[in-house]
Amino acid sequence: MQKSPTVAIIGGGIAGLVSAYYLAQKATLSKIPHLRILLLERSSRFGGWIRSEQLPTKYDSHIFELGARTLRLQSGVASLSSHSAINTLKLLEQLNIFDSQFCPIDKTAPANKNKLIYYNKNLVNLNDLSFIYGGKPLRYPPIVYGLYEYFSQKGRYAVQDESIKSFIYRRFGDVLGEEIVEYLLDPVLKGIYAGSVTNLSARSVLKKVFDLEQRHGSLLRGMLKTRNNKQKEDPIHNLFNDLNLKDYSSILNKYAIYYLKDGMETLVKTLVDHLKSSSNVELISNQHIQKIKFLENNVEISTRSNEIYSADHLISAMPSFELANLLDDKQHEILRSRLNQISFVNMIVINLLYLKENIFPKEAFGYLIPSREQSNLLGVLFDSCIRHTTDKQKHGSQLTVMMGGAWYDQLRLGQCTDEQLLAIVTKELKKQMNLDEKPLVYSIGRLNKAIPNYNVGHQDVLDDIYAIIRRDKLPLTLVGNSYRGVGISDVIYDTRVEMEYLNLNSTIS
Ligand SMILES: C=Cc1c2[nH]c(c1C)Cc1[nH]c(c(CCC(=O)O)c1C)Cc1[nH]c(c(C)c1CCC(=O)O)Cc1[nH]c(c(C)c1C=C)C2
Repeated sequence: MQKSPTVAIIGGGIAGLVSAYYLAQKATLSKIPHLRILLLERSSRFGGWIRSEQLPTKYDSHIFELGARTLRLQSGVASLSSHSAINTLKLLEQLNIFDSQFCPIDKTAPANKNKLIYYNKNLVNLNDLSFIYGGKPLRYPPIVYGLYEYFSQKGRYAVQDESIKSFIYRRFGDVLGEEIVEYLLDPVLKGIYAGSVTNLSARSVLKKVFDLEQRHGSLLRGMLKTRNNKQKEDPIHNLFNDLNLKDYSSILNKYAIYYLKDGMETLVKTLVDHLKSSSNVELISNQHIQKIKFLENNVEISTRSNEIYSADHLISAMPSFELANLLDDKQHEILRSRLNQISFVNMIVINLLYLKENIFPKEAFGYLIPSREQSNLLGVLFDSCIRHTTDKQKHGSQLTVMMGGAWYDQLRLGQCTDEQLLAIVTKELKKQMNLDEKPLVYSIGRLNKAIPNYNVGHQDVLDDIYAIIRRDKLPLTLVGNSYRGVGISDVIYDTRVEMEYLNLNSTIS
């Protein structure tokens, strides 16, 4: 009997699960129903950093999220394509959890409008840094920064890549640049990558903005010239017929972000249930992979428990550094070294529930702390405000403190005990929010190497990686947040694109 063609997916986080989902769909549509899809996960559970813990009823079943807690409906600084948001909505519909789980946040709600920064003992709205707060922390209205950038001839040259700090200083000069970096980009990039403006790449992180500036000599000029060109800016917008922005216009016009009623892990659990019922997908947990070998006609995956899986194609949905460790050091020396060049930061995520109601100085999404304020925290999320629709009936107030990121080692957070971390948090929350309460319950998550930082040269590293895969004809596809986007919807959409481009016929011939 002929062996079924097999695609192996390594890594059971969201990227691995949606790889299996889209691949199974594609196999059916491409009339390859006998395709075997094997998903191998190291631990006993699926979902990676997406993890939701529902507290007992005595704590009103509040939900603690370890990782992401909201999904965006609008494309933003960090997003890959405007279609990634509606692709996730479609997925929720296909999995039949849209009606029961989708909790949108109105564009006009405080949890969307009020993204704050901690500045000089105050919480200031990021949207009106130079207006409401008496001209501080930004000294001038936005038009001044815009006009300077538009007319400045200085720093108008081609750049392969540079740090975000250097990009802003080049375009806005040292004086205006310093303000924009310290009070806008430093905190905002903490709130996305937990990363530093001196390392993060302008080309990879501010992709659209950097491209516009390089093409038009000025970022504002580029924005004005292309403002009616939205669709042309998005080269892959037509790839999927089922993603029609018009179908979702009522949602997209009204809402900005959303959360899932029972937590983000609902998406993972529903995907797992769906995949378990698919005849051609096998989900195998507790498989600690030790080695990956690319042979002439197949890929061999061996595990610590001496199991050997053979596949025609491999999809790596693990972080880049983990994949690097599994490859043969002699045969794939350069590929390993490039994969290892993608850096990751450690995070500490502390969920806290307080007995007292309305502990927040202002209804908001939360606040970020510029490095200049010298805090041990990166930012604080106001979960009770974010989850207002469902949590308003619940007692108490809930927030999440984020620590670490690019500053994890410098602050020696790895050496702190839980008690020490809690003491730091209590002191900082007292200072920043005037919060003098002890939490009823808390949970401390230590997320090692959780968020990739696309540092200067990231695109060159990716180009090298893709070139090696092509040159050596490796049957390998890379998905996950290590490469092309860190948001959940971007990872899901990017994975769908990769599965669409995967040529199953050549893979299995
Ligand atoms: C303080 C640390 C962090 C906070 N959130 C994250 C970290 C590291 C993680 C994160 N936040 C965003 C993304 C992008 C993906 C996505 O939403 O799809 C990730 C991985 C989104 C985001 N959060 C904030 C901003 C300005 C953005 C970008 C939105 C856009 O692209 O339009 C603000 C923000 N993040 C945190 C806080 C406390 C905060 C604001 C006050 C926490």
